[in-house]
Amino acid sequence: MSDLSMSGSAGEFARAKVNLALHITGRRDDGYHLLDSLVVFPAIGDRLHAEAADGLSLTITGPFAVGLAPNSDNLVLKAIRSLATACGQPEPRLALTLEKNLPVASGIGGGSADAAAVLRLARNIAGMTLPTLELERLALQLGADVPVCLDQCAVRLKGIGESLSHLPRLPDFGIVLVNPRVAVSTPAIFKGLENRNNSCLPEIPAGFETLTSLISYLEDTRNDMQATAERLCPVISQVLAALSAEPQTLLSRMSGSGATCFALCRSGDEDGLAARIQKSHPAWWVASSNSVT
Ligand SMILES: C[C@](O)(CO)[C@H](O)COP(=O)(O)OP(=O)(O)OC[C@H]1O[C@@H](n2ccc(N)nc2=O)[C@H](O)[C@@H]1O
Ligand SMILES: Nc1ncnc2c1ncn2[C@@H]1O[C@H](COP(=O)(O)OP(=O)(O)OP(=O)(O)O)[C@@H](O)[C@H]1O
Repeated sequence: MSDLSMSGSAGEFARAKVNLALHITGRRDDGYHLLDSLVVFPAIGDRLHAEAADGLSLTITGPFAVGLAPNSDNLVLKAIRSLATACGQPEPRLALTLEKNLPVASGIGGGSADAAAVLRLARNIAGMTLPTLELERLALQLGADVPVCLDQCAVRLKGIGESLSHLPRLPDFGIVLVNPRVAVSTPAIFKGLENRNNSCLPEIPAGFETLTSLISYLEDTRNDMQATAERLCPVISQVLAALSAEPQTLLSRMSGSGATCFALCRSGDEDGLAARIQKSHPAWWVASSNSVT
């Protein structure tokens, strides 16, 4: 079972997930936290490629391949194996290649994006499709961030990640992502939170007509994981200071559980802003995009 369309191969782009706002509004009995978050997907990400082969394999290339084993713990293999089991199919015979461009354990859901990418890619394999609700359930079992990565479009995310609702069309903007190359453990930040019962997001307007209206909305929101992450990983404060010092930055904040932070700017300003941050901090990972879904 490896009929990846007519050509026997297929590819998927696994975009980074950015939490523009992330409020922690409570905790379930099983310990998982309830979130209220605005999530977007810039055109910065990993690339997944699949070729028909004799068996299932995973090769990892790219700048962040080091330190990420291509073994059965990898979310790409976990996702394709869980899908095959759910579909009552044998393991698909695929040579998978993951070009790992996103830093690992960095608050932008790289592993979740990869898992979602392989689930999308499997649509090209006979017998490997599930009804949408079952696919979303399987995605959530792989990780709280996997369901939102399936469609890669701007949404409001609630619950632990299973409740997704579309946002009004967002205005054009540029985004710069900066990671100080320090891995941050998501469970450690959740565990270190001092307050788990914060307000939900302010009411979302019918439309964000201008970038100014989006920024002014976001200014009334927060990332409730940021203070804990800055305490446990102080370099995050340096990243935020560097981003907010740039005159073109309209808003800067941390994404997810960190350490990646972002700056929003006018579309067209993102490459210059990114270049200046990279020049002053050559050791940091910096990426920019003005195409955000
Ligand atoms: C913080 C976010 O990045 C915001 O988008 C996500 O909620 C994290 O999602 P994720 O990395 O896919 O998380 P998972 O791999 O499912 O969970 C890792 C660990 O984080 C904690 N966790 C995760 C999600 C959530 N809503 N509440 C939690 O408390 C749990 O201890 C869990 O064992
Ligand atoms: N394909 C993958 N890419 C990245 N990490 C993976 C992958 N497969 C498994 N992992 C493991 O998942 C853990 C979380 O990695 P990931 O890069 O998804 O974190 P993150 O960006 O902080 O995610 P989130 O924002 O959803 O919390 C890492 O410890 C890593 O070892």
